Amino acid sequence: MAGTGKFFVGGNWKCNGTKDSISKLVSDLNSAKLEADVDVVVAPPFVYIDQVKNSITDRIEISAQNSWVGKGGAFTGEISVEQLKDHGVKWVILGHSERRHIIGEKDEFIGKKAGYALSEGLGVIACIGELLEEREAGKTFDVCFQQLKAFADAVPSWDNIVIAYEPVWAIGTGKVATPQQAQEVHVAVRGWLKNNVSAEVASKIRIIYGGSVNGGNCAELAKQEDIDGFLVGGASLKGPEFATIVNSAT
Ligand SMILES: O=C(COP(=O)(O)O)NO
Repeated sequence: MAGTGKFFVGGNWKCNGTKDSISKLVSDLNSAKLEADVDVVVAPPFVYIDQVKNSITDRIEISAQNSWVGKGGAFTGEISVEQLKDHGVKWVILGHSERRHIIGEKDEFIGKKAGYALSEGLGVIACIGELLEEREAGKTFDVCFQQLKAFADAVPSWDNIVIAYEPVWAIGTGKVATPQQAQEVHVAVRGWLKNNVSAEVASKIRIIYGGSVNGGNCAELAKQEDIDGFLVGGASLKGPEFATIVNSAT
């Protein structure tokens, strides 16, 4: 574990849940004992943010899974940063691979979204990661650095950013990166930040791993010097398992 800040674990609930299932999940999270030195956020679908915000322990902050690139207005279907803040949201996940490769969001657009969210006071969980074919072609670092640069070109500062390295081939597949694979990329990301932003940002920023993290593999990943936490998908829908993952990140 590097970085000088707290550790950080996010639960990305994606497009999952019902009022009843989320009520049970929140109840399980409220009764879980969570390590004090881990920042914990959960990212419900937009329509359940109020339900979660009004029922979850204040030990856990709320993240959105996306936000609009600027002020609200005639942008059908979008949710603005101002509206998220109005509902007590503190973080937003941006650049998730599902929005890059399913929705088609491009690096520059994602960077601008991050710049606007940060300028309006939200924290940003900035997602990067390569496709399997990019890894097999030896382009992992090139892809991640290109995605990092798009954030760097648009953000006002790095103070309220957590970087999530999520290899696309590990997301939702059960094929978790090995601790060595993840550590290698985290070191490269921290090195890129040192060379292109500052040594201070590189040492302080949390770089978290996502992609098939579960209660069985989190401990080995957490031992890696440059893995500062996790961004968890499927396993975050199970309260006790998510708590196990949170408590491994110390
Ligand atoms: O997309 C992910 C990871 O999902 P899984 O844990 O289900 O692989 N985090 O944002």
